[in-house]
Amino acid sequence: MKQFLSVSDVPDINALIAKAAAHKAAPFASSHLGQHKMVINLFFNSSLRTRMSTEKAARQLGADVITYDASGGWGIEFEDGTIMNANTAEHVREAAGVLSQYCDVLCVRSFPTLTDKEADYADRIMKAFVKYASVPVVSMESATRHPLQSLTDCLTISEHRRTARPKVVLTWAPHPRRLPQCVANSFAEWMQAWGEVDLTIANPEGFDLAPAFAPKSIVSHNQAEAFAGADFIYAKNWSAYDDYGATADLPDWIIDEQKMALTNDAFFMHCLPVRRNMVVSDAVIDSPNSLVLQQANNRTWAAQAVLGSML
Ligand SMILES: NCCC[C@H](NC(=O)CCC(=O)O)C(=O)O
Ligand SMILES: NC(=O)OP(=O)(O)O
Repeated sequence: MKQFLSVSDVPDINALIAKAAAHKAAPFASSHLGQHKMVINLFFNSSLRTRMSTEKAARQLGADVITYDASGGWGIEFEDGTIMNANTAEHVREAAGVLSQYCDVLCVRSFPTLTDKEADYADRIMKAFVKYASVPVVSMESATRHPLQSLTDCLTISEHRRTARPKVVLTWAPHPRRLPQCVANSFAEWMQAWGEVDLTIANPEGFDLAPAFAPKSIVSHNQAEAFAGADFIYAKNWSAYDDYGATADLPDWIIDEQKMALTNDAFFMHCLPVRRNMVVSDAVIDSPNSLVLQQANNRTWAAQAVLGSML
């Protein structure tokens, strides 16, 4: 793989899931792949899991790793032809070119603005790094997608499914802040491309994801109806795509025991971080059916599969 920005960069999803599972079974078996290689992780936004699991993955492959908090560094300019007389000190052409001198794989996290829909959905920042870097680029969550999380979620579902083709429900949940659509977009995109689950997306009116990620045929505006018979409940808040970045105060969309009782004894999933008793009740996230820590664990093996394919 030359880049890992979306599911379309993956030639064979099951082969990549199998690779992640193999790293999980034998974490150090591929420690030759990264020998004398450098991975740089560039963060424009906060992270706990992505930062730790990607560093751990690089080290277990035998690579060295530098993590850079770009929010505290020189302001980077992404516009071409602009007179740089304001707050940005260097252009992405130089920044990406320079970082490529120091590493063999460049991993980047850059969240959306949630105000400029066109720029966000063009994935301008991630695409600029791909364009101007001379090494492979891995998305650690861009303005539109979070593919390392989705690969992790495929692995986690494949480990826990009780039927060959489980019913998976991606459900919108309440949140006090407006959040990116990335995790939901990516999850929807991977589940459909994987083709091994029946996906339903439950969200309030006005919160449909972009049509490219969520065809109307799989979207329900009735959460209770969607939960019936579900094997996996994947909760996430996202702000609106249509009225771009809008939020809604809908506490009734919380995932609680009453709603989980409508399912087929479903597993509960969330990428974390999660707001307890806002998105999900304590009883559900603390129940034996909660997979949130297994998901966090699987982030390492997913990252190892992706980095290992590039080193
Ligand atoms: N990396 C996984 C989720 C990251 C981000 N969540 C957040 O920003 C939550 C922050 C908060 O709860 O305040 C998102 O939704 O895309
Ligand atoms: N799930 C996830 O990406 O977590 P972080 O934002 O903490 O990296």
